[in-house]
Amino acid sequence: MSHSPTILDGKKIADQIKDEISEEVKKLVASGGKTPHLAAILVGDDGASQTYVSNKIKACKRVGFEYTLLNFPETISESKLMAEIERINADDDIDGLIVQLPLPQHISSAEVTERIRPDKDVDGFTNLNYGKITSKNPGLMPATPYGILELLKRYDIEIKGKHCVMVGNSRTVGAPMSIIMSYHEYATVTTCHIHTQHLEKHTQQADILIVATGKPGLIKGDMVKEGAVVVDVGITRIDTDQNERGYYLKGDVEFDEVAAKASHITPVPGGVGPMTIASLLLNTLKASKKRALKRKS
Ligand SMILES: Nc1nc(=O)c2c([nH]1)NC[C@@H]1CN(c3ccc(C(=O)N[C@@H](CCC(=O)O)C(=O)O)cc3)C=[N+]21
Ligand SMILES: [Mg+2]
Repeated sequence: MSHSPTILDGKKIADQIKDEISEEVKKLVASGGKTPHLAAILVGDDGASQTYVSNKIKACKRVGFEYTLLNFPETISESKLMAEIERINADDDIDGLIVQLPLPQHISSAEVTERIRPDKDVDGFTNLNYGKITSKNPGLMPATPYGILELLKRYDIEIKGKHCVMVGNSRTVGAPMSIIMSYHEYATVTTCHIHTQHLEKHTQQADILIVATGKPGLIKGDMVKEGAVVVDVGITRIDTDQNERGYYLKGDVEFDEVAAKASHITPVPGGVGPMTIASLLLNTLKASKKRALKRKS
């Protein structure tokens, strides 16, 4: 039986969060506080990465943050990039630093990420913040998982005791999301990945299905249980000559088929992407306030 699901409107919720942050920044600055300042490093000229970073910069403008965008050529050496990170680490005005991934082949993303000062690591990608996910006092939480959780919470979706199936096991999304859903939210979690056998047997059991594989259209209607909550993290550009841009965006979920069964579903675009950016802003605000307190003491 076909019905209309509730659309989990990430764009709308992210806009609400930005309004809240904007208010807080105004109060902060009015009371003599420091304006939060985010720095973003982009290496190369990949179109999708440029779009994501420019969306992050737009979001900073919208909430009244300061921002610094550093765009280096594809050919930058790892040591030069490391030196730039050290410089930003030491810059007392900058509260948050992100290095947009992926990086070119000749640069180690793991080592570059690890060079960021953990208290400025607003992506939550360093080993320290990653480890602190399972702490009573978490550090900066990874932006995409944190954004997904906030989206589910703002739609009052019950997580405790539910079966959450995570498809994807990346360091940036799938792995930390699985941990957060079990450790903090008390879901029963199954993590599926590239070596999982009979994927559909697992996805069909999900009360909450979160998909982050980068394989467009992987999840079909018959792989989803009636009434499931479906979160699509995938965002792939598919070439087309049907529009000006020359591409359209497709998620990891075959939207129409799955929407016919789901109780709630995120769209692509307008779902998880904007929530990732909202989380990045929340982390930057948190990092900024913490650094301000440290300066005083
Ligand atoms: N250090 C780092 N941190 C990240 O957070 C990070 C990263 N590297 N590398 C790539 C992924 C991907 N990501 C997105 C951010 C915004 C949108 C976004 O704004 N999406 C819009 C549409 C964008 C479009 O038009 O292409 C939407 O879904 O509505 C999408 C994806 C952040 N990531
Ligand atoms: Mg300043």
